[in-house]
Amino acid sequence: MAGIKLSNLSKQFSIGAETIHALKNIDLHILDGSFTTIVGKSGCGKTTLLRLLSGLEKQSAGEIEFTFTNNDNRAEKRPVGIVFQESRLFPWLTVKENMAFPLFKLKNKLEIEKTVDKYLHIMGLKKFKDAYPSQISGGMAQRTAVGRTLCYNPDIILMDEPFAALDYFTRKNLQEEMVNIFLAQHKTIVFVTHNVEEAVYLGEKVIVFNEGEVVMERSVPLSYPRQSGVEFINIQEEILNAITGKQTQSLYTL
Ligand SMILES: Nc1ncnc2c1ncn2[C@@H]1O[C@H](COP(=O)(O)OP(=O)(O)OP(=O)(O)O)[C@@H](O)[C@H]1O
Repeated sequence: MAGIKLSNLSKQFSIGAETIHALKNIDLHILDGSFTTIVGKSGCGKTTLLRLLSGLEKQSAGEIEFTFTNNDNRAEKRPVGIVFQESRLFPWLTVKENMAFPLFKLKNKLEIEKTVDKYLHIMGLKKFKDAYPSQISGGMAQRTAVGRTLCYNPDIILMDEPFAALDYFTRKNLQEEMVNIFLAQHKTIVFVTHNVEEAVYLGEKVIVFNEGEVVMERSVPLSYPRQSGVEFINIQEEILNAITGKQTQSLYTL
């Protein structure tokens, strides 16, 4: 298990003579075993943050600290696993082989088989375990990608708009599955989305970014599984206002 502490984190990019301040002095504490969603307009720095957390990109300034809990006695630390918007499966491997891929270092074939079997079952993919990525739907491919990350068993799961390209029903279904996985395993999840409803449905805390800065940290004190009721809609509106910078009178007040 692990949490994340960000102190004064900044990232700049240069495009010609222009300097883009993608992230500006971010201070955040993502708690061990928490589900955090990050929302904001296009270009506000969400993906950049995940790329820094996953080590794909180096920060310009500031610190990223992974805080491992004391009772974590795993010999090998696996801080981060990431799921992207596209599934990024290997086309020459089957669903089952794609999911087993992160376990290639393990010697114990039975252990690999057991782990993959468990997540094939959880992700509803048993029937398609021998299919190749070209033979399955976008939703199934994304399930495989989530299953592959879970097989890897990282302390922290980063998800970059993983369901954005899926149809409404498949997205709803996978959102429910993420909640079930979170409730069963209590891994630290950081989930980036454009969709405010998705952010409120999933997150224990919603963090709103605007132009590279954190403009709101909103706890969602609703139990899972969440229904769209008055409080849900009020929180959604509050977040929408923080994103747009507008102050509108809520249609639904408690
Ligand atoms: N490799 C790069 N080189 C130059 N600029 C970059 C690079 N990556 C990101 N940026 C810039 O940093 C800013 C933040 O980009 P980022 O992709 O993090 O935004 P985002 O919130 O994830 O957007 P979206 O929701 O559209 O994916 C943008 O202005 C973008 O143009």
